[in-house]
Amino acid sequence: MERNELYPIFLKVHALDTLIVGGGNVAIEKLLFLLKSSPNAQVTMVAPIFRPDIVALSEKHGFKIIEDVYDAGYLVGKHMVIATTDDVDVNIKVYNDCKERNILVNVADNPPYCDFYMGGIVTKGNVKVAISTNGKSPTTAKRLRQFFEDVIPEDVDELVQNLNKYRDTLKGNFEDKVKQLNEVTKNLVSRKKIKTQF
Ligand SMILES: C[C@@]1(CC(=O)O)c2cc3[nH]c(cc4nc(cc5[nH]c(cc(n2)[C@H]1CCC(=O)O)[C@@](C)(CC(=O)O)[C@@H]5CCC(=O)O)C(CC(=O)O)=C4CCC(=O)O)c(CCC(=O)O)c3CC(=O)O
Ligand SMILES: NC(=O)C1=CN([C@@H]2O[C@H](COP(=O)(O)OP(=O)(O)OC[C@H]3O[C@@H](n4cnc5c(N)ncnc54)[C@H](O)[C@@H]3O)[C@@H](O)[C@H]2O)C=CC1
Repeated sequence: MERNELYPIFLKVHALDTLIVGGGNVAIEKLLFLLKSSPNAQVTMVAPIFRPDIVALSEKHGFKIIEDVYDAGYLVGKHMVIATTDDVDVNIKVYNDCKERNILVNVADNPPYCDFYMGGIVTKGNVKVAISTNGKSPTTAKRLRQFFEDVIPEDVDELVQNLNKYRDTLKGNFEDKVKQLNEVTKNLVSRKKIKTQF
């Protein structure tokens, strides 16, 4: 079997500055998935022409859109960049400019030019599951997202909240706490389905 060697992390995108280059179909797709998961994401967009729905979203969510062609000056202060223009050379320039500045970059339609991929995302309260197919089949990522949205119980967040409270009541050293938490949760996972109640 081929391996997926990507390392998933969960970014606090409300505390990081993200630039989206381009304002068309791909830009709105990436923007919507970002905002769906992280409504307070700090986003700036730059493009000469924006889809009207992007303009409306920028007003609703309060992010900045800049009507201009891409220039490396727009990278100042950015931690992460997503390039979505319909000009391959512009996207590759964005990639190279970011590499020079150690900024994480994703060229949405060009996997070799991605430091990271956007994943399929399932969110149930505090629980979040991210899915990647190593860039091989975004459609599979979407289908798996739908599958996990269905099988992960809605009340999984109650479990998290209860265990969080229980965790705060535990005394003793780290090892004792781990033991007690493992003991109380040992029956939660059966082979067939995820349980949310003790
Ligand atoms: C590499 C990656 C880079 C990145 O964008 O980060 C990438 C690249 C490309 N996407 C393409 C197409 C499509 N993308 C989707 C959907 C999603 N794409 C997403 C992620 C990623 N897409 C990253 C890899 C993720 C991984 O590792 O699996 C998801 C998961 C998350 C998100 O977009 O935020 C989101 C589903 C979210 C959800 O529903 O939950 C659909 C399906 C649909 O829309 O129904 C199609 C059409 C069908 C098809 O082609 O499969 C093409 C082909 C372009 C062409 O043909 O020219 C490329 C370029 C290429 O592969 O070369
Ligand atoms: N639409 C889709 O679902 C898919 C698109 N693609 C590819 O992704 C790329 C983008 O597609 P779309 O979003 O549909 O294109 P689009 O035409 O809707 O959007 C392109 C955007 O890039 C902007 N742009 C052009 N030059 C720029 C520059 N120098 N600086 C900043 N912004 C600039 C334009 O103003 C526009 O907002 C294309 O190469 C397309 O072939 C690939 C797969 C699916």
